[in-house]
Amino acid sequence: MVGGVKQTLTPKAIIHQKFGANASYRVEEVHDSSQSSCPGLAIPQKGPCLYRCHLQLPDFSVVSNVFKKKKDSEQSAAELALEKLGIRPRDDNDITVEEAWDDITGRIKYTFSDEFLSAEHPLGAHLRAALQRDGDCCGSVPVSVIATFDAKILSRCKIINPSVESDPFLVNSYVMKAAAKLSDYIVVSPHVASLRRKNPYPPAIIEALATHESDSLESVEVKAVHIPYLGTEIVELDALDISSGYYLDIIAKRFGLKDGNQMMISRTLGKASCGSECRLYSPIPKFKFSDNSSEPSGSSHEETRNARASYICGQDIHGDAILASVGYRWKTDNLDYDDVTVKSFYRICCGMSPNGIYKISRQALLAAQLPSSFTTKSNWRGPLPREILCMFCHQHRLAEPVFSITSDPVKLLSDIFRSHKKLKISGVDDADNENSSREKEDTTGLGHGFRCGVKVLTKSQDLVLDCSPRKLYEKENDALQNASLKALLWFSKFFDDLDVSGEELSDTDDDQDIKSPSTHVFSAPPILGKGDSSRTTNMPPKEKRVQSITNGSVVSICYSLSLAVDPNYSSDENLSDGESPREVIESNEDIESEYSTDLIESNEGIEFEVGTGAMNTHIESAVTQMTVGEYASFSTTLPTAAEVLILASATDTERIRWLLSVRSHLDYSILLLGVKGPTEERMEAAFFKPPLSKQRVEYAVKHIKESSASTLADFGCGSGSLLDSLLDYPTSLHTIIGVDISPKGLARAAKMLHTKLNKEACNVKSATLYDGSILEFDSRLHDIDIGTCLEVIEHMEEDQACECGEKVLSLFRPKLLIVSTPNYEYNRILQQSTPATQEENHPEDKPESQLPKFRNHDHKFEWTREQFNQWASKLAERHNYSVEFSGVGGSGEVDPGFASQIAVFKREANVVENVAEGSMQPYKVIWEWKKGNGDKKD
Ligand SMILES: C[S@@+](CC[C@H](N)C(=O)[O-])C[C@H]1O[C@@H](n2cnc3c(N)ncnc32)[C@H](O)[C@@H]1O
Ligand SMILES: [Mg+2]
Repeated sequence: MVGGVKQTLTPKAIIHQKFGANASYRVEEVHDSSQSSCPGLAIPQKGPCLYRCHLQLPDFSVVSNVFKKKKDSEQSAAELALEKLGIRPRDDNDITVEEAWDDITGRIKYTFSDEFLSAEHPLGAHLRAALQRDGDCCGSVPVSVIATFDAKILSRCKIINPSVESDPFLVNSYVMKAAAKLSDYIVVSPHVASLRRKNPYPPAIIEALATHESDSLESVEVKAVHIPYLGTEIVELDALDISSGYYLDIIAKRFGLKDGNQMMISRTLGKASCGSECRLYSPIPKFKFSDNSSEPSGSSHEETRNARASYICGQDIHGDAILASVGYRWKTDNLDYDDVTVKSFYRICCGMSPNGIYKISRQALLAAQLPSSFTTKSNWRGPLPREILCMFCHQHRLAEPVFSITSDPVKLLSDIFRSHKKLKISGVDDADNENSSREKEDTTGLGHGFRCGVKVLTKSQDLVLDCSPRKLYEKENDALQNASLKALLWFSKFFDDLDVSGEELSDTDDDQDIKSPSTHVFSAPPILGKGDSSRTTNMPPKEKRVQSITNGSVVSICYSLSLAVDPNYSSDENLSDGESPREVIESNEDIESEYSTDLIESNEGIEFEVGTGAMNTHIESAVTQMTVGEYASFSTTLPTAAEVLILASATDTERIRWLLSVRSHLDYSILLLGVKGPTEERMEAAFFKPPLSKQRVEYAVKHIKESSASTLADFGCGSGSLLDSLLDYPTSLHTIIGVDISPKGLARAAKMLHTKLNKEACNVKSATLYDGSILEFDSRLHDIDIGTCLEVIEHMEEDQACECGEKVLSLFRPKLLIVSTPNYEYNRILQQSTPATQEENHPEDKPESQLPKFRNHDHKFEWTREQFNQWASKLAERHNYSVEFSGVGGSGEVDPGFASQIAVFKREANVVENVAEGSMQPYKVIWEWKKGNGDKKD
């Protein structure tokens, strides 16, 4: 299980509190050879790295166990140290309500102590500033300051009542209530919401402070943003002169209030663009003084609620609000401040939605969007879904998502199936495939893989969402990321975003996968833009061409988006009732002469995967029709949601608002820089069930089973997928050999064989893996019964492939040789975006020049049926073999034939000349196994 509910200090944090820099951690890497390698393997192996942590404290040291993650080893060491010290980490949840009240009272008392007045804590700076306040206010500290800046008080209030999370007034009222118990010491002014020390500070302390005093500020103007509570009024830029007194008093004056005691301060809203803390300031609503204010604010004051401000901070805010970045930091009395602009406000708004969290990180606000599917880790750009979901929950004050991963029961056969698949995916042939996030097809009924569910709960443990996709994934991480993405897509529908079109969400699959209580704990955010719903999205005004770039390809583009006013924007459909086209034309002409287009967003190179919805639909559909190097431009009208995004990306808010008001449109310019085709393995898996790779292996296995062969050599065995499958069936084979030039592939093959041969009873008496090229002859492989060479020749240069054929048939002279290679003619089917049957396919629709040439970037050539037949027939003839043609994937009867073409060569002569034993042995034994002896080489 990942994620948790309890908010506690970690062991490391406690150690830090106690020892600070006197605790030193040293993490060492531990290589666990027993776990990783395979005995006898002659290739140096790097096993999974584990970590052990040494923690040195002033009086003793501890050493942790080994862990997969560094940080786990550190936490474990800290935990051991705490145990030694006899400290049990105190859990906030262990504290009783009564203790919480006592803590609050104690802390308030301490805050007003002589000692604290010189504290380096930001609250200390407030206390000192309060002593400089004018008149009545001198020495009084606004309650909200204590409620906001003493994090411990806030955490204690949460114990008393968890709803303080969303209701900051409640914290204020608790602080006042606790302070009221200190009547000998503190004066509580309930109607002005401030606290003050009853007895003045000793003069000596005040004098000492003089040296502490802040530098006097010259007039300092800070930009802030005014957010009216009335949704009809726009969010505007404001300015604060923070040089003339206590900053809360200054902000209060913007609201026409007497002083800062009547101000509320929100939690921090991230660090905007400026780096310092950004918060919302708003007046304490009048009703809070008249209410019995220990009750949470109810719905009775809905009319004064500031929906936009409440939305971005997740707390109830009433009346107008100011978003500003002003405050004290540790160790200084100087104010820390930064400008906050309207753009910052919209950026914060954007960052509230799953789509926004994703986009913000990409700086591609309008162009990129949260993809609607997670295919492979290597194709995914930006933070991974799980990360985004955690950020989203944090943003919305929800508990950390709780993941539960189950792996389906391991049956023998499914185990085999899985190990086979795993090897295939990570085949040396294409390293990219390691991250393939293919769903596990369950057609075999074997049902093995990982399933992940995720629950999102509120901090008070109410269920918001229970998402438990039924799909199985081969990898745990894929299951996790897919579940996270599904949850994010569900949340997305609450946001007026450009992302996720409705279709994906109404998918019946998802309906069954996702449960959410009917009384939604999660509701739609307020309308942030103007909300003119008559603006709809138009398709790029271009004739529709056929998609030439396949789903799964990763394209890289350079683009720019501009806001422009179209002088011909008078087509009647775009006019609302009562407006005359003429007026519009006139006003547009005006604009034309004065203004050019405004660049909103541009990117010199951005990559995305086609078919996952990672880019806004206009860009994606245009790009998939382009060829590399081609430039395209088109315009679209503005979807409503785009307004917020545009305001979040453009600096000149006023001008942008004006442009938006005069029916502007978006101009897109796109240059297609490059395309990387989807990987062969993914393509094959998408089109064929079982995947083509599995069909090839099955084809060979069938032939081998039917023969009465006792020796087999797999030329170019890679990770050993064929040898692996062979061991699942009883065969007459007693000697199996694998040859390859890739150490990575051979090492994988060795591990697989090691596990399998030592586990299962089979006829095999000896297994050997050689590091060697099949372009070289090794006499130990002479006159074997069967040779296989699956998907190997196309990885050599064409002339080498011919040479290889000659070598194998003339020197190795197997009785039977099975060779498979891609059928080039079939590529146009594979390269379509969606699988189709051969009959339905109309490849002539496509400009062939735009298709990736081969199925895999490592292929040096791919042959048509004709080329393959020629090569194989001539070869067979020269060496006295017969040859038959076949294939897998699709049909041999219909054009363009099988997806993978196969030639089966049979040696005509029964007896072959002997090659002197030991005469030519260039191959290096990498790993060897003999029945009874186990793995021999060491
Ligand atoms: C696409 S993989 C096929 C692996 C395996 N036959 C299968 O079907 O899963 C191609 C393999 O051929 C190997 N190969 C390429 N040239 C070779 C050569 N000259 N001698 C031996 N192996 C070679 C590569 O290292 C790689 O493992
Ligand atoms: Mg290949």
